[in-house]
Amino acid sequence: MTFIEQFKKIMQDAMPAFLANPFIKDCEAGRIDARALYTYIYQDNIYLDVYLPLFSKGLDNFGIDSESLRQFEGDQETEPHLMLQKLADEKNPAAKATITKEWLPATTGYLKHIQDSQKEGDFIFLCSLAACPYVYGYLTEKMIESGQIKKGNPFYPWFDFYKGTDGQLTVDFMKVLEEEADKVDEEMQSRGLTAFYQAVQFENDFFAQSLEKEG
Ligand SMILES: Cc1ncc(C[n+]2csc(CCO)c2C)c(N)n1
Repeated sequence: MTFIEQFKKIMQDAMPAFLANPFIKDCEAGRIDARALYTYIYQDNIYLDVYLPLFSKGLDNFGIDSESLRQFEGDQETEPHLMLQKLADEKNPAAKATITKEWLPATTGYLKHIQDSQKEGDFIFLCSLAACPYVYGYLTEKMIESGQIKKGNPFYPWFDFYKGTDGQLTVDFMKVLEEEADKVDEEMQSRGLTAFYQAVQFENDFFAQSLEKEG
């Protein structure tokens, strides 16, 4: 298996956990939990404020220059957030006032994981950054392909926005990962896969935490 095939395998193995995630199950059922959506958007803005500059740095380390990257940095995911916000606004705008303004555990944990990976070196750092585009591209593509998310589902536009691991950014990213994996030893490759695996788990926890009520 190539290095990237091993990424794919990790994601395939994680799919049942994503599909059992209450946030994803709500999407599948077309159920709109306004508070969960406002919480997700709020936490995602915190996450992106830290993630996007790191992402940019991680790609710069390997000379990956991508137009879609600059676009992502520019708009901070405004479009998909607006899609979810519209659903929440239509359902129950009052829920917005009830969300927590704290940094939730998966937000903090995920960002710490990426920062710790950065300290381990450029290759491990890149592997930890890869889950963000890969998980969203893969999960949304598979759920549309399988009919779990159909046209007419209120979340369809959000899934459609992200679907595909074949976008230029992800393609460039994976190509560099494959090339760099060839230059490091087996131990480093295995640490890279672990860093990716852990980031994938954080992606799942990140969705789930939006529905968890405050302690
Ligand atoms: C927790 C979390 N994970 C992934 C994304 C999706 N996303 C954010 S930036 C980007 C492109 C570069 O990776 C993508 C696909 C998100 N919004 N929030």
